[in-house]
Amino acid sequence: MTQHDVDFGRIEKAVREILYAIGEDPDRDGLIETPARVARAMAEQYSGLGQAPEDVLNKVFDVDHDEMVLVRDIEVYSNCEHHLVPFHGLAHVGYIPNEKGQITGLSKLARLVDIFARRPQVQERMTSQIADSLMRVLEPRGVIVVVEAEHLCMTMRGVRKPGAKTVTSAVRGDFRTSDKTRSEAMALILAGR
Ligand SMILES: Nc1nc2c(ncn2[C@@H]2O[C@H](COP(=O)(O)OP(=O)(O)OP(=O)(O)O)[C@@H](O)[C@H]2O)c(=O)[nH]1
Ligand SMILES: [Zn+2]
Repeated sequence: MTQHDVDFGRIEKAVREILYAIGEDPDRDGLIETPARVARAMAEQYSGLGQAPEDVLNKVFDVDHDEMVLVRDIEVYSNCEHHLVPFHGLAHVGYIPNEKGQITGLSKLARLVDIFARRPQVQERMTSQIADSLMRVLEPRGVIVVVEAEHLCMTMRGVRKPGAKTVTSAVRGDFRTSDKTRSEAMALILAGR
């Protein structure tokens, strides 16, 4: 599904229904354009459904570097698939290039995070999907992905525990087999906090 495949009319109709259902008047001044706005916002928030990792990891450079590359503190905004309420936080993505020194552009790691964040998600699956797609496309010696996020479904409603952070990690290849490599990455992720 690409952004163009999002059925805006259908979202608009559904949002009108929800507004009726909660006892609002969708035709009052302040709400009249809301269904269309929500449709546009949803098309953006769920645009990752129309994208594949290969779309962004397409440019691979051969560089003489076969040691760890880590981009940390990538802002991530997603929506939990249980409530369609946002969760947001930071993603840290690292990998060790293969012996051919194949690396990707740094911004591509952040774009990859967005592809999986802009879908109805659970944090655990998002974390593994980022790691697995990087392994598949870049064929590195290893990947580490750590995501720390606050779920609004746990803070503004439900159990109401503001500040609670959920931390998930996915380690593949060398990061899984070598404690030393994993510790080095974790130290870099935590450095300066
Ligand atoms: N594992 C996991 N759980 C999540 C994630 N996002 C939200 N949840 C949880 O999904 C669960 C859904 O639980 P349910 O009991 O079906 O829904 P609920 O009655 O709204 O639950 P409460 O949030 O406890 O009020 C809750 O415990 C949420 O905290 C996520 O990314 N990963
Ligand atoms: Zn939720």
